[in-house]
Amino acid sequence: MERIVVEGGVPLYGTVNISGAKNAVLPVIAGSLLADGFCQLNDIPHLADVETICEVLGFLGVHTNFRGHKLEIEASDLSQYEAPYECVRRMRASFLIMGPLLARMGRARMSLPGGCAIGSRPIDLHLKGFEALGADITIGHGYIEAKAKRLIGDRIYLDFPSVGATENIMMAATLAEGNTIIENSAEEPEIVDLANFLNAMGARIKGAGTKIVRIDGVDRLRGVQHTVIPDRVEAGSFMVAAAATGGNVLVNNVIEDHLKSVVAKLKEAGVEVIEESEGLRVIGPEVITPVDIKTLPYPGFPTDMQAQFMALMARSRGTSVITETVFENRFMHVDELNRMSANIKIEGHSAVVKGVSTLTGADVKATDLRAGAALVIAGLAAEGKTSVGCIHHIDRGYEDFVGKLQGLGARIVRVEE
Ligand SMILES: CC(=O)N[C@H]1[C@@H](OP(=O)(O)OP(=O)(O)OC[C@H]2O[C@@H](n3ccc(=O)[nH]c3=O)[C@H](O)[C@@H]2O)O[C@H](CO)[C@@H](O)[C@@H]1O
Ligand SMILES: C=C(OP(=O)(O)O)C(=O)O
Repeated sequence: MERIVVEGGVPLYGTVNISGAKNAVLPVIAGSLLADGFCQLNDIPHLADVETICEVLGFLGVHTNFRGHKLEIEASDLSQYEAPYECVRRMRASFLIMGPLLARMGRARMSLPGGCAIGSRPIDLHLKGFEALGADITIGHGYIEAKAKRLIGDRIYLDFPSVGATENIMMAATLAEGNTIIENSAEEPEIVDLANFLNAMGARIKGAGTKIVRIDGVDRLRGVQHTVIPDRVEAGSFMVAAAATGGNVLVNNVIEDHLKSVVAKLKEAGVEVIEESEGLRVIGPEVITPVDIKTLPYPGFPTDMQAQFMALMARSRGTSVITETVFENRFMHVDELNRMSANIKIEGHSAVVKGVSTLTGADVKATDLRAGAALVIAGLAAEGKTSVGCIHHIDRGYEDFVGKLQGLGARIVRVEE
């Protein structure tokens, strides 16, 4: 087991390159199962989650070849329709293969994903969509099985704009007979990226990135090349790290439009964010102004940036209120930040953060992916040494996090426990 050890108090300086987006890559890899042919995906980050989904593809008889940042997938030989518990337990996004399998094989059997550290995370909306498309769903012994000779397009209203449900239903509907309309769909940029990939394969999807997505079913999809979008959460995490340490960092390879809410909140906190030709330059202030934050579906402030912002607010001059509306239990990092002398109290769905002048290094534990990033950021800004455990969570979603921070001058290493 490894830990990340940070010696705090060094402002970050330099340039960091942002990798392809985890949350775009995973659905795109799932979507490649729809192709009766070979796909080449570019800018694929080396993440534990990418390895996991490639393993899942292996179980299905699909051949993958990951070299450099290129991933080749040959799904012509797709032969299995079942994903075992072991895969889905390790990564919820494995469930995204359900729609493609159902559409292509007429059958899919998956383990129920269960809860995780950030909440119960049901999949009822995915299933509601598959049922509307004519799938026969049975649940038992911890597994869900869906069957349909051929899916038939329908109108589906999502009670909440779920990212995963929008993606799963959109993928299933590409090969359905007739038209599907998803109402109240999620508008995240990763959904647009997935739709662009599927449309290049021959799908007919309109409206991705808006509240209504329309899909005209086609008979088959072909393999294509696709380059995934940059990771807006990784970019946001480095921006917050630069701000928290009072540094000056150019964050390269970003789509500024995807970062509007994060940039707006950084500016409110007194952080300078300057658009440059290669990316966004972030200059941390001497004094961090407290700002209130409420997480919302895109284009609102992302829940995946909530923990990192809390680490920034922990040292602000005043009190900020951070409200989590997307996940029911995404405050596991609060106790860990308090171990570093932060002063944060949870009141219902909000965390009241009273800024302190100094955070102090401590032994802490990453409880989930973004909690882990937040603790590293707090460690970078703290006095003394912070040692972060359970860093397998961080490896799920940040490519070479430690190496990139070292490149910005941070005193940070991975060590064996
Ligand atoms: C791999 C990936 O892209 N993960 C992202 C995706 O997760 P994911 O796709 O799981 O997130 P959703 O948008 O589906 O979940 C949002 C909310 O909807 C609820 N819900 C969801 C589905 C459902 O069938 N029923 C239901 O009630 C969830 O419990 C949660 O409270 O979007 C989240 C919200 O932006 C991000 O935090 C994750 O990083
Ligand atoms: C919650 C996240 O991811 P996942 O949906 O893969 O758990 C995340 O990226 O912060």
